[in-house]
Amino acid sequence: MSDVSPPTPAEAARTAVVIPAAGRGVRLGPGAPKALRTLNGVPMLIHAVRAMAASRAVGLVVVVAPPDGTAEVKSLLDTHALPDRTDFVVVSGGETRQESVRAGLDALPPEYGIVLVHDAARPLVPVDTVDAVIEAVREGAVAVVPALPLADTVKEVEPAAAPGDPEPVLATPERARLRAVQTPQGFDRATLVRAHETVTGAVTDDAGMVERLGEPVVAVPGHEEAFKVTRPLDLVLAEAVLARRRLNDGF
Ligand SMILES: Nc1ccn([C@@H]2O[C@H](COP(=O)(O)OP(=O)(O)OP(=O)(O)O)[C@@H](O)[C@H]2O)c(=O)n1
Ligand SMILES: C[C@](O)(CO)[C@H](O)COP(=O)(O)O
Repeated sequence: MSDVSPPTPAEAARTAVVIPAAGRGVRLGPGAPKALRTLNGVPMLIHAVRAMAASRAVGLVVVVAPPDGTAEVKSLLDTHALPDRTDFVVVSGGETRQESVRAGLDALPPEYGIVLVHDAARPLVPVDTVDAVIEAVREGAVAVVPALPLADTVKEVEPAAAPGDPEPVLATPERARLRAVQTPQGFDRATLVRAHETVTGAVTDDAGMVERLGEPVVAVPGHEEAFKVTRPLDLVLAEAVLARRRLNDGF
């Protein structure tokens, strides 16, 4: 993974996307792996792949599949309509999101200087958000996150020893300075690879790993429809968003 030579200027502007899709979706409840569950009859992963391939800047999408699901994912990509200009690769994922992203990075050919990492679990992100992240990296940022202000007040607590026990509140961070961070997160490829090679311990997003290197991360406006399908109610919201899009598109 460390054998990435400096990109030419043309390569530096080429964009690949890694889509970690190897999670089980435990919080969603029993069923198929989350990325393979359907929204409006189409697997969540295909929605996510289409959302990324909708950007004309994206030349390659690397899908990181559940280890027991790579054949199924390849067949899904073969049987659903996707843009011709984009190449697709499927690799097998790991135990954690970090391991899965790393597997995706390992599969990238050398000619891509910009890498996005996008959760399969965020199937409805609009292309304008994808393009805004790519544009910010093209303009020189080493790491970019789409982010939204919070609607709720956030408390820092002492986590309960047993579920349901009261949790002492330790602090109330100033809400105006907080953001909920989404994907796709965009990176200078060499910086993201270095982060994945050197940062140890659990970090919940890729930009957090780049922060640990001491490199700057910037936030651009995210989008409400880029929400993460995590719990059953999120499926209801996702179906409603798709129904509204169908209505707006007139079919
Ligand atoms: N070992 C893992 C774990 C997660 N992911 C991916 O990382 C994204 C964000 O993870 P999350 O929403 O937490 O998905 P799950 O891990 O599937 O959810 P849960 O924690 O409820 O099991 C998802 O697209 C998921 O498929 C992955 O590729 N490999
Ligand atoms: C990467 C992420 O989607 C940014 O909000 C989030 O951190 C993933 O968290 P998860 O617990 O793995 O779903």
